[in-house]
Amino acid sequence: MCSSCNSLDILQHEHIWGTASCPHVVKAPIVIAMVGLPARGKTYMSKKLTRYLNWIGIRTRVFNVGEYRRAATDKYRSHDFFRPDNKEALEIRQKCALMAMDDATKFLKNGGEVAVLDATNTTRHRRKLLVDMIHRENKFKLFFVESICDDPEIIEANIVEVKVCSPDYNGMDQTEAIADFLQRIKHYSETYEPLCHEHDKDLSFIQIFNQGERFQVNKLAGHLQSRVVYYLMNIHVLPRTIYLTRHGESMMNLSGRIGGDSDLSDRGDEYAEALAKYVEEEKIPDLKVWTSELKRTKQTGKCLTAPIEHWKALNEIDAGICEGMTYEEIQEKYPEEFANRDQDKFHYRYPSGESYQDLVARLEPVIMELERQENILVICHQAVARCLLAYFQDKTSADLAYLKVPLHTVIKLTPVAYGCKIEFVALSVDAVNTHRERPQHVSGTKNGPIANAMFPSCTKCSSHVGT
Ligand SMILES: O=P(O)(O)OC[C@H]1O[C@@](CO)(OP(=O)(O)O)[C@@H](O)[C@@H]1O
Repeated sequence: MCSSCNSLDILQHEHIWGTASCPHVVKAPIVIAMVGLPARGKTYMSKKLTRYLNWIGIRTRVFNVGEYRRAATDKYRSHDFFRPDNKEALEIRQKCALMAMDDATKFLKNGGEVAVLDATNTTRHRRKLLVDMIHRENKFKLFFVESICDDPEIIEANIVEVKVCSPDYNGMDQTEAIADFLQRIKHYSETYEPLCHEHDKDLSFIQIFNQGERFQVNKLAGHLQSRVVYYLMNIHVLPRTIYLTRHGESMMNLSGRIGGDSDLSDRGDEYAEALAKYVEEEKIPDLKVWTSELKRTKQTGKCLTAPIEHWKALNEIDAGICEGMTYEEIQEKYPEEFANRDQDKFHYRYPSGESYQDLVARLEPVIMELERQENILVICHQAVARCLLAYFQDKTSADLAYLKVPLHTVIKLTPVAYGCKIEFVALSVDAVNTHRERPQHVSGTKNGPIANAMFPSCTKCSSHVGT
């Protein structure tokens, strides 16, 4: 039954979690407006939240006012541009904020569901403009996310990590850039009016203190806002690594059969040993291991010494009536099903089984818990690993189902700046290739989240740059 509309024809539903794209729900697009002084992690949160919402199937896009400013003028290279008495600059900044709001509005009127306005929005005057334009004029819901941080170490780390490599300081000496940025923060502080109950009791907002030390939430309006709050309360910025691997080669992998619950092959056993050796060499502090409830992942973890938990949610995609068959047998016995899957692999649901879209919904609690964890090794399956990788790599739904996740390879994911560094470490144990290529006639980018094409990438970390 659909949790939003109680409809019984859940199989006809295109949505995940019965949220915004449920055909039985009146869509109320949302603008999430960031609030806070520079270097408080607003861009980090905007990007991460956007990646998460797109991954769960909600069309979300970031509108970064800093990008509009950079396109409008190059006078910002001195902190003087941000002085509260610089009238000319104030006008430019106001114009840029309006342009971003305007584009966000267009996006929401054209099928977008959530627009994230990544800007400082530090004055009541600016926030009133948002309320008038976004809420009163366009009837969109408005939710403020304020990041408040007074820990100088966190602020400095943020400046060094992301601000110095911002296009604002291209070619500038690092010490000079840091000094200028601190002055910029000072100018913003002079007029900063944090959200407060006295003035803002009618607004919906969350305030995040010192990167998650404490939270204050006001007037949550709706399911999506509570999911956003839940997500923001679960993420952390501590350094850590997520290790992702498929189980060792299984007997069914050897015979080209999908699904099932078979044992490892001899080479799969060898991989279990190689994996334990690799983990030992990595010397990972407080490592935890998660596997699925299927034999092949449990057997792959058998030589590890770290504590192991088994998650049913990590089990492989349920291939329904096709379980235990080879792709050739499926093509022969169910040619129409086979062709339908090739046509739209992400949405295709095996009769009596699951689709990749279902799998994303099943894995959502795993992602939430992964966000809470520190060093962790996840031993899972081809389809499951694709879904998890798509989350960390911000892949479209159409590309997700074709991501390459070879057997006997550890994928190392390390958060950097606004993104995630990814390394594929192939441990030298041979295995069959279980990857089926995307058919030539199917294109690769439909249906997925909308890329933030206007944001250039940082040359150091290949993530997008912020305000
Ligand atoms: O979605 P496709 O590309 O079929 O890949 C998923 C398939 O991968 C397999 C192997 O072919 O995973 P696994 O190795 O975990 O058993 C199948 O069980 C599963 O159905």
